[in-house]
Amino acid sequence: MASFASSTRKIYCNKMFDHVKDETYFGKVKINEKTKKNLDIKLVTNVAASQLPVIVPPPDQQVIKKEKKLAAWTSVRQERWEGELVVEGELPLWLNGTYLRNGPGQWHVGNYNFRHLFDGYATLVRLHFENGRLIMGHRQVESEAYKAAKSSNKICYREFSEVPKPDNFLSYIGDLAKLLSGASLTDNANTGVVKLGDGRVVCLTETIKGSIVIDPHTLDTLGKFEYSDTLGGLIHSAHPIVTDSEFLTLIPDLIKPGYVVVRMEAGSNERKYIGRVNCRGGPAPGWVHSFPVTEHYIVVPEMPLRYCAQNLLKAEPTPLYKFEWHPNSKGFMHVMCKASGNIVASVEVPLYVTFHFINAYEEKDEDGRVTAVIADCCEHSADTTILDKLRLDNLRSYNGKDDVLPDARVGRFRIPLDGSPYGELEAALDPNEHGRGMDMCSINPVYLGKKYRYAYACGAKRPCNFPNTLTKIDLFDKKAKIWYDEGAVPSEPFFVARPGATEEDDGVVISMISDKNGEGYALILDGSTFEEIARAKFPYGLPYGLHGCWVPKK
Ligand SMILES: CC(=O)/C=C/C=C(C)/C=C/C1=C(C)CCCC1(C)C
Ligand SMILES: CC(/C=C/C=O)=C\C=C\C=O
Ligand SMILES: [Fe+2]
Repeated sequence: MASFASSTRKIYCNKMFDHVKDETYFGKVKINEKTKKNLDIKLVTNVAASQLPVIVPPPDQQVIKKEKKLAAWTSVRQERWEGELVVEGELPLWLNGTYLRNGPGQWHVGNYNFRHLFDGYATLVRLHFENGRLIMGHRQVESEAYKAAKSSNKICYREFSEVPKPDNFLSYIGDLAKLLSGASLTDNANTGVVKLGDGRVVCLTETIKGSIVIDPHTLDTLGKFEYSDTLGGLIHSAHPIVTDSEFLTLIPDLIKPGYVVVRMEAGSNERKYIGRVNCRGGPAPGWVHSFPVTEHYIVVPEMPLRYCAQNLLKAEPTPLYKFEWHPNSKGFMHVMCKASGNIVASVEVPLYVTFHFINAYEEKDEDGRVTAVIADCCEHSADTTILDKLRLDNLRSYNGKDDVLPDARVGRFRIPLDGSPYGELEAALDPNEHGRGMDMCSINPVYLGKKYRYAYACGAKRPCNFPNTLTKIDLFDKKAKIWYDEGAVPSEPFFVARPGATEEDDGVVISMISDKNGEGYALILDGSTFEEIARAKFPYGLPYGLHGCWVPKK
């Protein structure tokens, strides 16, 4: 394999990576400072992984120790790495571009360990595909929260479940004021990454200030994405709907419970008001981690798992973190016309719990009139315990035997547009098809808002404590195809369509796998057969990541 034009770069390690201590990883080889001086090493990346120099330190200095433990729930071992991977199998030559994946990847500050999966500082991973070759890189997102933690060795902002410890009572009062203004909220953009219509790439989380522009080639943090409007708000959906022409999102209103629906045109930083939904139940809006759209409508979910102002103020995590379960407040689905902002349906639905909507579309009668909106999600059986299952203690202590993952399904809402007060929620296929596990979904983006047949997601092969399969769901035939590697944890299967494809599943599915030996690899499945077509081993296992995006080659 020919090597890339070689260039010398620095790879940084710092004190936060205290499990690395004075050891530094160079490509495949881990060496310590003393050895580095003795051998006068220059760090060269961008060479084929197979051609990386193998430097064997003297026996007394050998520090290579293989951890035979899943890397998914362990902090990333260094700040950054970049290099070419050896590909087993064949990458399609049409697959030219970059898959970026974001997620929490560092769960400690100094000796303090975070408790929840969602707390970790953002780690970006990049898989760059070019003419059958694959370059991998990872790097920490340089948010204010991450930089402050790094320089002061303590948590300085409010994360998903972690709160900075006040030094004294006076600073506690000051902290409350900072919470109300949003100053103490994190900007740790660890949930996802999106490519805007104008080409800018933005890492996101649920706090509005946690919108951070990055360079998809170098993974450099370029700066804050500043919304130039006066709409305000402190939090928004972690999953905006992003197309080549627009960015749609929901801003929950915790004061007058409801949601403001906004649109930002590609090329602009200004969100514009589309409309507002007032909540029908409960003291606060339901958590809107994501929401779906159809061609003409925006669907606003009002989940009985609601934000909770009191929990926001608490220093210690509550069982449901910043949320509360209000079954008596019921669950609702609202449908807003995208063009006018008018609400065309607002129905009560059975109780539900979801992080991720998969897609939605308009159901029509024989005359082409829209009679209902169908909205699909990864639904956790109206059971909030999934949040607790994502505590790091639970994830790390799994014995491989107990079957403790709560049941989940493809929850299909039918929201009638004829003024009926109720909507339906049922499983779109028998959940046993995918082992009653269902989350981290993607679709062919061409089918966004349209009637679609295929969804890709993580499912379960039981017993398990976390989704451990990749599954291709056929919503027409109500069947699932499964990929499984015993003891491994795969991340979100991300569908990339073949340019020029006419079939919905003509493309590839990309995922990153943490295997039971502590190692990791990129996996590429054929979208149609769901069979493996290639894999490429990482230099070491990476932490579990959440959501990604595709940046095609220009
Ligand atoms: C990683 C993921 O999926 C979710 C992350 C959620 C975060 C960081 C939520 C943060 C919040 C605060 C810091 C205070 C306000 C409430 C809330 C949006 C939950
Ligand atoms: C990883 C996850 C749920 C898995 C359970 O089935 C949810 C992630 C939510 C945030 O993006
Ligand atoms: Fe998410």
